[in-house]
Amino acid sequence: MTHILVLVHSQGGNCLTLAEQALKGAESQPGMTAQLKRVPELEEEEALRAHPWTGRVYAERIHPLPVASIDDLAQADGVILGSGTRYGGMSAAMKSFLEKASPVWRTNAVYGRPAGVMAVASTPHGGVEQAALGMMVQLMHLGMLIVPCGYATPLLQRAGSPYGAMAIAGGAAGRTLSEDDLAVAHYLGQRVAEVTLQLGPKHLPADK
Ligand SMILES: Cc1cc2nc3c(=O)[nH]c(=O)nc-3n(C[C@H](O)[C@H](O)[C@H](O)COP(=O)(O)O)c2cc1C
Repeated sequence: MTHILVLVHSQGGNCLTLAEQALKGAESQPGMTAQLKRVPELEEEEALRAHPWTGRVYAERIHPLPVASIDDLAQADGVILGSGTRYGGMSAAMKSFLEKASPVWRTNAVYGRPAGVMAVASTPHGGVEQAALGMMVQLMHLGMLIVPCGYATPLLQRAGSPYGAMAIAGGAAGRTLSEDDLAVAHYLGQRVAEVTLQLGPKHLPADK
């Protein structure tokens, strides 16, 4: 079976909700398996659980997720990354995970494989695009082929972004994800799965 890794860093659950939809979208394609994992946390467990806004969500929904290893990334046929926006970029936890993936870079383990990105910010111009584009750049260093959302479906006129599944939610304003936001994430999962299946099994280039 072909396999997609949905890899998320979420503290308040918004990116996780998008990731759950992307997972369903990927799994909707016959012949595709998918798994949702979180990147290792950089913050202290105790501090994450004690956070006044996000502690409960972290304890109930995020901590129970399996933690991804670099090997999970190496073995994936396709990848979908999701991160909350932190000071106008992806989270340090996501970036740290990707930086530790140098064995994947060295061995070309995901070279030429499809990847999509998701990001959530709490404010409309707070850097959600930069978070998504930053993840894309790192994926390109691994040789991955970016699968964007584009505008092939009218859904993208109402939510998301041509770059990927992006949304505004959380933070002090307490915005929640819309049904359209969820549908875009589902669509992205489906698209990454379709392209991954079209490419067929992995074929690793012998040399970089
Ligand atoms: C340390 C930190 C930095 C943040 N920086 C930004 C930011 O630059 N722009 C923004 O719009 N939101 C920012 N946020 C808000 C989050 O992006 C927002 O709450 C989002 O919903 C987080 O996704 P999550 O619920 O999956 O963790 C920040 C949150 C934290 C904790």
